[in-house]
Amino acid sequence: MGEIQETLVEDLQGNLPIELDLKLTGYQTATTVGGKIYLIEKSDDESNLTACVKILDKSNGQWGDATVLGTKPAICKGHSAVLVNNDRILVLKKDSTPDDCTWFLEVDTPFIREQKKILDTEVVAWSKGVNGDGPKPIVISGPSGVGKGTLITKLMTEFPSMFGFSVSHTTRAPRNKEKNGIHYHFTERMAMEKDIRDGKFLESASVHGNLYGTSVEAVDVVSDAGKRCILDIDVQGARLVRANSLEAIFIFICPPSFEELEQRLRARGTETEEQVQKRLRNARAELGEGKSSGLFDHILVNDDLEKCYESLKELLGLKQSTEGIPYKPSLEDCHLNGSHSISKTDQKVLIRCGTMELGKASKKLFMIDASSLKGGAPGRTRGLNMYAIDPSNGLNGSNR
Ligand SMILES: Nc1ncnc2c1ncn2[C@@H]1O[C@H](COP(=O)(O)OP(=O)(O)OP(=O)(O)O)[C@@H](O)[C@H]1O
Ligand SMILES: Nc1nc2c(ncn2[C@@H]2O[C@H](COP(=O)(O)O)[C@@H](O)[C@H]2O)c(=O)[nH]1
Repeated sequence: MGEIQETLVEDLQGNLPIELDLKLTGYQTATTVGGKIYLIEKSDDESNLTACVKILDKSNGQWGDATVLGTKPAICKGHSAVLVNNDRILVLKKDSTPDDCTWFLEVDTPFIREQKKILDTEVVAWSKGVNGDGPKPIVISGPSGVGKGTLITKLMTEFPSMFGFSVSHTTRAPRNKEKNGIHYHFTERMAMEKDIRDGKFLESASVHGNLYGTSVEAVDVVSDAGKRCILDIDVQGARLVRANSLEAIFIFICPPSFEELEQRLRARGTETEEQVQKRLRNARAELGEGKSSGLFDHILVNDDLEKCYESLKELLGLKQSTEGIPYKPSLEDCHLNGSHSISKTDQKVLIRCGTMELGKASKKLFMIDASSLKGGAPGRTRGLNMYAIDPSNGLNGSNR
């Protein structure tokens, strides 16, 4: 396959200090990053078409084991690979649709360096590329009983096509009317702890004696539906989201008074007296941190429900005439049909795509600008600027 040879020439040229028997086939790419070569190929198991990663240490010629985090792309018809920003490999899938053509294998991003320290092993992570920035998720925090859920329900009822709820996992027991998969993914502690170790969670925390967490999948499901994601999480979770790569708007909801908070929590009638006491104790600490830590972009007091809801809509820019307009990701018509080849200049990747078959030769050119990537593993890589270019304009053909 032409595209793969081209990548190999670019990445392996003159870099091998020892004789290596890579035995590359048409479905493999090898990308050199520092002292290592990352081999990406279709899984050995024919029934499983996901990408498989092998890492070769050039100094000793040894294949190393790595923990592979994130959702792997399905690779069946081949791919190209090229290093971008010196910390991640851009993988372009052959014969793929615009929303599934660009993936990243992170090899030396801040997330990977952090995970290497935690897991004390070689780590790589997959992240799907998303064209454009997408709307920022909204993190809503505040003490138990303050009215977060009530406000979120109102927002989602009024703007059903605009917002989607990130369904958290929890080890707490379901309440009377709560449904698995809708209000929470109710789960066993051991299963959830394993998934956290496997990097499936954006954040997790022990809250009021139970484990709660936002899976990468919970947020991706909402963004993939073209909606803006709302996370209802505690202050510890908000701090963790702030610290990792998910760019979001952070809103803290306060009660008008501690007495009113206690009254709402009791009136809801969902907790035992012991649990109410625990939640109120935790509320004092959360209120202190929420108001003073600088963690939150906005603080709203939920005294009168309707007034607070109006303020929430205002800060989300929903008071204008945007009602009912769903968010549409700005995907260009970037179908990578047939074979393609790639080459790179600075942070721009040029993709030549199409067939040169006699009589029906056609070529399409696409450009990916990787200079302003945002986010990344354990979530999506956003800010990808992929666009079709007119060859007559040369490499600097303008975007839109
Ligand atoms: N502004 C308000 N005035 C009076 N009652 C309110 C107000 N907002 C919400 N409530 C009521 O307070 C109770 C707690 O609200 P809600 O369940 O939304 O809180 P929450 O912050 O989501 O709690 P948790 O963190 O425990 O999930 C509910 O019975 C709700 O109807
Ligand atoms: N850190 C996280 N906190 C979460 C998550 N989902 C919910 N929560 C918070 O837990 C408390 C209690 O919720 P309840 O449903 O048991 O009343 C509340 O403050 C939620 O905001 C999560 O995924 N991560």
